[in-house]
Amino acid sequence: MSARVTETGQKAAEGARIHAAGAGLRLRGGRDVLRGVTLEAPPGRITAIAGGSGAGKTLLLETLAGLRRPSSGLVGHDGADPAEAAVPFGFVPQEDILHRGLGLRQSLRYAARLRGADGEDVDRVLRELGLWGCAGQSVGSLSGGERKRAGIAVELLTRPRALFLDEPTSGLDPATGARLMDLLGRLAASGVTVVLTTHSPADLARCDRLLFLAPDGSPAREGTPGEVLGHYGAADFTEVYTAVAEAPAIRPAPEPADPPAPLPARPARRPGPRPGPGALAQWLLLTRRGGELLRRDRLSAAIMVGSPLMIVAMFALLFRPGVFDPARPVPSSTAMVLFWIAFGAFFFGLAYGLLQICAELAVVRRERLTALRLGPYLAAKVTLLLPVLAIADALLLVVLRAGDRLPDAGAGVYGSLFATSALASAAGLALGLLVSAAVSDPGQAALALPLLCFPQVLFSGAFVPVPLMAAAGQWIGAAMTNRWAFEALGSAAGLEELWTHGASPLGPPLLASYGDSFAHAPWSRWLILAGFTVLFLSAAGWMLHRRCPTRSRPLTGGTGRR
Ligand SMILES: Nc1ncnc2c1ncn2[C@@H]1O[C@H](COP(=O)(O)OP(=O)(O)OP(=O)(O)O)[C@@H](O)[C@H]1O
Repeated sequence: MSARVTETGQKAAEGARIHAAGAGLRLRGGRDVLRGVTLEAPPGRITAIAGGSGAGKTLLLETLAGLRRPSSGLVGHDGADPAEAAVPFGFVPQEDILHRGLGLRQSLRYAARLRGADGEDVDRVLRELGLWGCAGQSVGSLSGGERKRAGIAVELLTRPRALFLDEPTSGLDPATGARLMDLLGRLAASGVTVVLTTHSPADLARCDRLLFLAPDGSPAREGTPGEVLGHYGAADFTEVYTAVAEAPAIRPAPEPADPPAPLPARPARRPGPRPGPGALAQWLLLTRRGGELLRRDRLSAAIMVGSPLMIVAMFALLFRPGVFDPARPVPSSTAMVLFWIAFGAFFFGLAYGLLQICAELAVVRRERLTALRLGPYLAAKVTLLLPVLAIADALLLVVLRAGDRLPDAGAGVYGSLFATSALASAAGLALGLLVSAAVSDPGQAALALPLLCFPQVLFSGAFVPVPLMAAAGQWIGAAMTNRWAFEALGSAAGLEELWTHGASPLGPPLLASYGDSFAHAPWSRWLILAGFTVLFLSAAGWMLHRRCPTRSRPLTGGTGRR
């Protein structure tokens, strides 16, 4: 494996010079997590950032990569601002940056196309990283060490000039960790600048340069492994960890009143990152990848398809037939049938959307650094999921009509009922995507589900008609998509007519309590539902934009939850 890395294309790599001068990072609350860090990571060498837990290693790595803008001091790539230098670099976070549900080769192919690389690049990195033998396996079935190498393989697709890795050997047994460090050593020998964080004393001994961070985020000691050991008079790096944790940090020189002078830019301009595919190509690619993920994740696909079917069956059993029959209508049941159609459509949209982004945020963050555009990304989610939802909505209407739980009406009425359901699903899906983009993990998304559903039930205007709500309730109801869907369904199904002229004496008083809820043309409610959908999708895009840095827009200070 060793020779392969150097023998193949990486030989041509000319490493970037990564530099920090007095870099500091202040979190939003005013806490300084990095203080006056000065560091030179030379090309063709491995530079390690070490220090106790919470010392700021990951934040420093992100700052050095240009993903975070330092609050003070400078970071340079080849002597220039990282955004301007546009040095092609790879960043391997601790989390997996490949979908576990896809095959390794397949996953790398999608990653390659998004990065403007091709199938030959995929074969090259599979060979270079010794992954050829498991290329057909799903990423989720790879061992810890293979998955780490797969994460590096993604980054090598575009032949980076610098590679940043956050704890690449964590969770690996010593022998596998040592092999991974050998691999990185060979990569560095081929010219690439390698910067990594680690907790492992064994890793540190294999690096060319070390920076130990003190617990307060200031530099404790920088130098070669021998120099650092010598400075502390330590026999091994475990002793250095103890000494750094106990000794007062070497305070960086006070910051000058004027910001440090910009680093001298190198005159020669090397090739920047490869351009990714355009918006349309990305949308197609991401839709295909999403479809593939769904196809391979049989259990999730079965739950996605099975749950609406179950609800359809339950609805058919819950209501008795003929409630819409003008000769013997049951007005309260007609309102309930329509409410549950609206809520079912919303609920499935919401449930489908909720796990979509948070479960793959690490992948999105990484791909955003290459070429991923948020518009095509969100559009691909909608393209994939909305048809499934629309089929479930249509099925619900067909089954309810076949069982005589909906009015005996023509295609126009059913077209309206379907359009309303589909729009209610779209709004639910968009809200689910928004929440999924805002939370940190699937657990939080699951907790949000009741929080999002209760107001949609209570303030829908079905159980407590809008005219009978308190003023505040009416305002809240206006923000609930379910209210507008319910009103559109009531209007399309002709509830006013049925309740006024149907044979039930309960119809007119019920209509009086609902006021003009069903008096408006359905299309006026469709516009509102479409407006909510666009609003939620835009907000989801904005949320992702904030959370996922790009080369030209690094996070500022300590913003941006991981
Ligand atoms: N986005 C953020 N917002 C607020 N605080 C943060 C953020 N990111 C990190 N921190 C805090 O900054 C400090 C340094 O975090 P960092 O992840 O860099 O530490 P670390 O040295 O990599 O730790 P470990 O070795 O345990 O991974 C920690 O106290 C952490 O809680």
